[in-house]
Amino acid sequence: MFFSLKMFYGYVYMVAVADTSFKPFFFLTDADHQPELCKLCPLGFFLTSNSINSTTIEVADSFSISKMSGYNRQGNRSAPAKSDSRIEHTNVDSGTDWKPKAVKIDGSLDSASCSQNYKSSVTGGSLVKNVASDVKNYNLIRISFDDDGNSKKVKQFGDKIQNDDDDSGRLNRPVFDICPKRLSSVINLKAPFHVLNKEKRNQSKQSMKGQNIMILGPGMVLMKGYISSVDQINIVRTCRELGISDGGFYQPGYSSGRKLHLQMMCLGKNWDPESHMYTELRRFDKAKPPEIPESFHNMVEKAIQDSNEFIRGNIGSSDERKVIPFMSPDVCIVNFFTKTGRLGLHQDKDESETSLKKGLPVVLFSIGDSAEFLYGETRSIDEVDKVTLESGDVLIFGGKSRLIYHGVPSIVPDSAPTSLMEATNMRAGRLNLTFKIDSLNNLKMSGYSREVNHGKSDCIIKLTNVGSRIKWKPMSVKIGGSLDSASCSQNDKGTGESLVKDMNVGARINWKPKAVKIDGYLDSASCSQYDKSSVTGGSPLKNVASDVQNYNLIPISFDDDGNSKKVKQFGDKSQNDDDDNGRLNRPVFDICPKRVTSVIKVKAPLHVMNKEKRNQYKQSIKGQNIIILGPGMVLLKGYISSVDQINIVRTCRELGISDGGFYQPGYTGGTNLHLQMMCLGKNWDPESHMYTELRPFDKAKPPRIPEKFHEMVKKAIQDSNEFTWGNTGGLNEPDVIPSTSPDICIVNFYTESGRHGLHQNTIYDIFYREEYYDKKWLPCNLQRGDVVVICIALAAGYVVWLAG
Ligand SMILES: O=C(O)CCC(=O)C(=O)O
Ligand SMILES: [Fe+2]
Repeated sequence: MFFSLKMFYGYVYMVAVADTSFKPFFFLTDADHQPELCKLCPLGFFLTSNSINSTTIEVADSFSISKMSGYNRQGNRSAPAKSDSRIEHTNVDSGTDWKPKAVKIDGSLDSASCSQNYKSSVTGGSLVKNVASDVKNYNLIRISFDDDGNSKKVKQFGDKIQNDDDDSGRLNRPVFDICPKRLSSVINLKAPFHVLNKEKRNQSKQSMKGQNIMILGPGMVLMKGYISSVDQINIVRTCRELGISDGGFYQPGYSSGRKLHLQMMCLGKNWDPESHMYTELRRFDKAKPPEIPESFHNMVEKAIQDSNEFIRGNIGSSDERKVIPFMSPDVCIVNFFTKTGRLGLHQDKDESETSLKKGLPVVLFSIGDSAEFLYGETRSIDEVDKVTLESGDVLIFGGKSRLIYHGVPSIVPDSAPTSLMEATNMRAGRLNLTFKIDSLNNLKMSGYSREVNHGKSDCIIKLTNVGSRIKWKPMSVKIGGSLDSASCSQNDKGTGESLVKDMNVGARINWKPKAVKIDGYLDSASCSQYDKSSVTGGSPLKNVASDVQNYNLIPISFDDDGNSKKVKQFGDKSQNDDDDNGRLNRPVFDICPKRVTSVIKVKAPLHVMNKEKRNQYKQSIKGQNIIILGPGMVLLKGYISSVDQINIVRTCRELGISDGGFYQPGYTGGTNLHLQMMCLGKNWDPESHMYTELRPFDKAKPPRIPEKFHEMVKKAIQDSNEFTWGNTGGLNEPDVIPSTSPDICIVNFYTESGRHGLHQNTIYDIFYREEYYDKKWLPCNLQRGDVVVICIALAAGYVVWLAG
């Protein structure tokens, strides 16, 4: 079942998913993609199939009757905010949770804006600096590889490492060059429009790098688009040079003789897939694995820190077990997957017992083509979750998730960023770097000194590793223009335990320094307080439905599409043939029907319960996952708390069985929508594509939008904007979503076979942002508790398709 709630206002349209046991897809495209269909139905949406039953929804109607009181906001595009006045702009009403402009310090206080979130704090600078550029240009020989990257064992001459008798007695290894020289006769065709558009959108996501951090489980974090384009290019170049040198890429096999469907090389230490052991030299050619480049070390350490900052920000610092232990890798396994590459479900458990026991994390860098990545608590394919790893993503699993099963069942062909492929000439496929630590005895402990801008515009904390990688200590904290040394934290990195203690480390905008001592040295000043309520809100919905009278329900059957079987009903007020308002009959659609007591509830199997547990965990870190899908389009993952979801369902159920409640709408011509619908605030009529006060077919007046819904919507728009601002540093004001108060809420109920055709919300004078269009569908799972905020002015050119 899938249940969605759509609210429309001036420019904003929101979808909240309150309950689902399937994952519908959400796609974007532009109107041109379906010109025929759009012509048929220019103002509303259309159906993609000849369904018997269907539904519809649409757009905000009138500003004049918008509920503006208590909201007191400006949603006016004509008055775009300046980046430095953004707080005033959106936050004109008092109920907002934008962070304070003024921060009181040491009792006496000043205006210090601590809310600027510099991207560099999340992403770091470009750590890899053309490391490969001065590596000698190898005298490459042509060698062919099949789809799995297997060399065709062409005999090679003229290359040192290809000689039969190289002076170290090493065996031949066919060179696998991930960036082979292109034949000059190959004409590079310009990528088609839709590819370029997609690329543009990806770049826009990339430019907000570090924005998308998802907690996938305890100790498991996915940082979307974390590695900058420049760093990706440099990583590819470095790996290419290392890969064609001694100790470089080869196609490994197991003791059974079975070959892996990838090319591999190890850095730091050699991992031998046959013996499952770490060794200093590679068994088959005695090559010594190259060192892990320093720039890789830096990136891995930064990634672990950033993920912890995020975790702490979202769960508070109370639960240390949820934090990922720090490590500095001594092993990096570099895999190259061609488009047919894959890697079976496995655990990474060949590292030392101490490393495993401490849950020291595995850090994966994905570059090039996307990969489907499976992970789960057992090897059973039914029990795994799936996530797509795209170019620039960093996945970390440590702590309680250190021993998860994981694997790569497939590569998404041609999904790599064109710019990356053009800059590096990388062959089609995916580069994956797996960092981990085997032995804790030989850590590189010296020579590090770093500066990390933890990113508040006026609260820049420089961290210096005092030589040993053990003690991190902020050297200076700049506040409101004046600056001093203030020590805010100490990290015992060496223990592999808690790292970032009480630092102002937030990747997100809502971090605010609780107290920062400025004069002189200072200890224990917590800069890390996170006002979670500003992101997540409390639970605004307080049993709104509890005092709604208990309706006297009558049983009525519905088929899979939620079509009532038109059973004649008696005994219910709104079911009478002649109700005193002359309304037509409407079969009651109860989204929470009474269970038949004879049905025995079978306990869910373990893997289902495990999955549920994991979902609950994600849910408990509500508000954690905010994803910018495009300009003016934001997805807040798991935003609605479980309690609120329950209350939304209860409220909608009560409203749905009352006057003006659920019915199965249809278009002129007799097609019905594949869902049950009711309108709150105003009625939207799918036949005329008009908003009306009364519902034409039964003259019912739509119920009011509950005040709690208004509150939640308002909060969701604010939170999405805070996030957008935090990630763009206020630079992309046009992409911020104007806030308005909805006058329409369309509530849809989808059964398992429910679906919703392609449509646009175009009643307004929407101006299209051609530059953002993309003719390619982008899948996006909506899960329970998710909220999508779409700014119609910016993103309504997209056709939105919810299907399931
Ligand atoms: O390529 C990946 O994403 C996973 C690699 C992996 O699991 C490994 O190297 O052990
Ligand atoms: Fe692995």
